[in-house]
Amino acid sequence: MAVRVLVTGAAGQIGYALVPMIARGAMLGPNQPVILHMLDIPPAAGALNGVKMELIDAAFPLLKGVVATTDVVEACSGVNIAIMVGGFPRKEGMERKDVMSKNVSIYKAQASALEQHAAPDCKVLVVANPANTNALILKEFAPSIPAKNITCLTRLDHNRALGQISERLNVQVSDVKNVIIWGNHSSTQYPDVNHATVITKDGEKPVRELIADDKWLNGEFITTVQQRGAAIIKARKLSSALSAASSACDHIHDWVLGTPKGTWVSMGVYSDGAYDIQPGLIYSFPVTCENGEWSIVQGLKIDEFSRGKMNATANELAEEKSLAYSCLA
Ligand SMILES: NC(=O)c1ccc[n+]([C@@H]2O[C@H](COP(=O)([O-])OP(=O)(O)OC[C@H]3O[C@@H](n4cnc5c(N)ncnc54)[C@H](O)[C@@H]3O)[C@@H](O)[C@H]2O)c1
Ligand SMILES: O=C(O)C[C@H](O)C(=O)O
Repeated sequence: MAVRVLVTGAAGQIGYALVPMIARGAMLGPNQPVILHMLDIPPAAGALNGVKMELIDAAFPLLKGVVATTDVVEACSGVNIAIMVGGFPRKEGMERKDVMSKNVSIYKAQASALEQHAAPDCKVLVVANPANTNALILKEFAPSIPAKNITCLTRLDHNRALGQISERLNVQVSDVKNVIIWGNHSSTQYPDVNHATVITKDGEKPVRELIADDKWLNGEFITTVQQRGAAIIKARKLSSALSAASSACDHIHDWVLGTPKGTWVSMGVYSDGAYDIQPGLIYSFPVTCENGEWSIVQGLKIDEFSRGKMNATANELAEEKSLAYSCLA
């Protein structure tokens, strides 16, 4: 049976990169038919229809239908997966929370449409910034959607961290695993390599041992990953799109189909107090996925340096939460 996948903001630049990936099977596998639901706002209706025309023209064998609409109820009806990209991107010189007032109100409004019209077990991924706080607002205004079904994208940061390690060691990115992004999809996020390894011909080796440069790992590596979104905006004059779309596919792919044995990924999920992170935030944790459910990797040793950084990004999320509520008041 076809899976119905909603992409909001589908006429935008991430949407344009993402919908063909979904239609080709990159998200749900090469044997899973899909029906795409694409939502955008009325001024973008013409462009949205153009994306629909291109999807038809591409003759994707897995694509069993396309709904292109500016009606949020029609867009949300019966969807099994919702990828929430709709909103405004930041421009050069802005922090992601600077788009807060414009974007959180969208998430409050769309929460009830999802709650009332999506399939009851719908899995939600929020991409639009500030991603963690938009996801939290969506969760709070859709109380009947189980909290475990609402997540935000930090897989892009996770993949960026893998990419930086692979470049530095000159190894295949697919041989690097188990980095962690803790916290907010913002410049306070903490990319942690303390448990990361590389598969070598002599077995799995710790990244710290192979790189043997703690100054780089505790300094430039962290700031490069934290600032990568800003670096892309500076270079492209537009925010990341192909890497964001590809990482969104990775996020849903692994959530639905599972993570490989011995490997974890980073997802922004509702905190249950794990690692002493206050409940009530959408915070990025290391997770494994099985049978369509994620679970936080437990019991990792946290040193003092990591603790400070994990708390700092949690504090920023708590501040964003109050700011979001003041924007909605
Ligand atoms: N979490 C991440 O890793 C990550 C990565 C890249 C970008 N982003 C964020 O994703 C969002 C989209 O980025 P983009 O580059 O595609 O932006 P874009 O401006 O190209 O596209 C956004 C689309 O959303 C639409 N939109 C606006 N309000 C809407 C609403 N109420 N309902 C439905 N659609 C609506 C716009 O018309 C536009 O077509 C931004 O907030 C950006 O900052 C997040
Ligand atoms: O940085 C941005 O504003 C876009 C996105 O969140 C990114 O990380 O590339």
